[in-house]
Amino acid sequence: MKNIFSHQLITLRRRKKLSQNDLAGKLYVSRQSVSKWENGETEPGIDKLISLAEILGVDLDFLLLGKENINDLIIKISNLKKSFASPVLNGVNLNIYGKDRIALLGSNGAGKSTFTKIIYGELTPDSGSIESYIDSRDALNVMPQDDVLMGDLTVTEHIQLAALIDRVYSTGFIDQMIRKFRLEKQQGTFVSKLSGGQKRRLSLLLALLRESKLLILDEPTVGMDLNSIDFFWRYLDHVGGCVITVTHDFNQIDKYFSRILLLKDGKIAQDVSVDKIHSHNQTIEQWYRQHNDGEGQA
Ligand SMILES: Nc1ncnc2c1ncn2[C@@H]1O[C@H](COP(=O)(O)OP(=O)(O)OP(=O)(O)O)[C@@H](O)[C@H]1O
Repeated sequence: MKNIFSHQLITLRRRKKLSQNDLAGKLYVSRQSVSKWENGETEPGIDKLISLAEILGVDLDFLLLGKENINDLIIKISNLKKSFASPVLNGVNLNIYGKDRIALLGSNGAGKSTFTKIIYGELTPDSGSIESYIDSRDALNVMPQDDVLMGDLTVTEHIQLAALIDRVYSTGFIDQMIRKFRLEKQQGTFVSKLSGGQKRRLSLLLALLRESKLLILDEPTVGMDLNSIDFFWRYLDHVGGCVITVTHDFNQIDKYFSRILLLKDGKIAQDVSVDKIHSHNQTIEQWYRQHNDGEGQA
């Protein structure tokens, strides 16, 4: 157990961007204690292990053994097929776990949006199955590729309406979200008059009003300015549950994801942890170019 735990601790601490000192402070122990755990010299007691799992946002099994807890399986996808004029998905198999941070990559037209739309129920597959172990009505939040917004409401009215539907309405909370997403100046503006990037920020805000077990984001940063993109990825880091993001934003994905899926030729051609890519001294962009030789040809 010791080696796996030490490795997990170092990996998960770095992923959370915590120094040994930061972690020690949160656990009320000395930095030397954390260092000894990471060197495999000593092990924390059970109370500290439980706190560690909480701080690092993982199950105890995952912290100790490096394995996803099968009880944490939220979606099992088997042999999924979908064709339009020609086949798009041609037998996709995938297990999705509650703590996954997935970047779904692939060329234009590879079928990423089709795949996510099937997961959140906007499209039906031709064949195959999706077993969901979460109550998708309450546990699923989606930010689709195209903003689905009501142009004749003001920003505030839109957020109020969505908050009522999501049963999270409170004026304090709505004000706070408007501030966080830097839409104060646009509060009274009709949604149809917002810029593309402002619409994207509003869509993201709406997708994050309530907590979810699964958050699906389809090219969320397209059209955002650099400040908004930075804000977006930082915010995402604090969102709980599983996140699946379709993105081409290679500047950021090294930091925020744990698992990379490559959709190619209608299948999940690659399913690999970010740590594994980094352990080969590759960035995700380099890895992607190596494995997706059809990139740019679609
Ligand atoms: N409703 C539809 N009717 C017909 N064809 C469709 C439909 N939706 C998608 N397609 C086709 O399915 C293929 C996959 O499209 P999809 O949008 O899933 O790809 P994608 O990987 O998300 O692409 P991008 O990176 O460009 O957003 C494309 O060839 C597209 O034209």
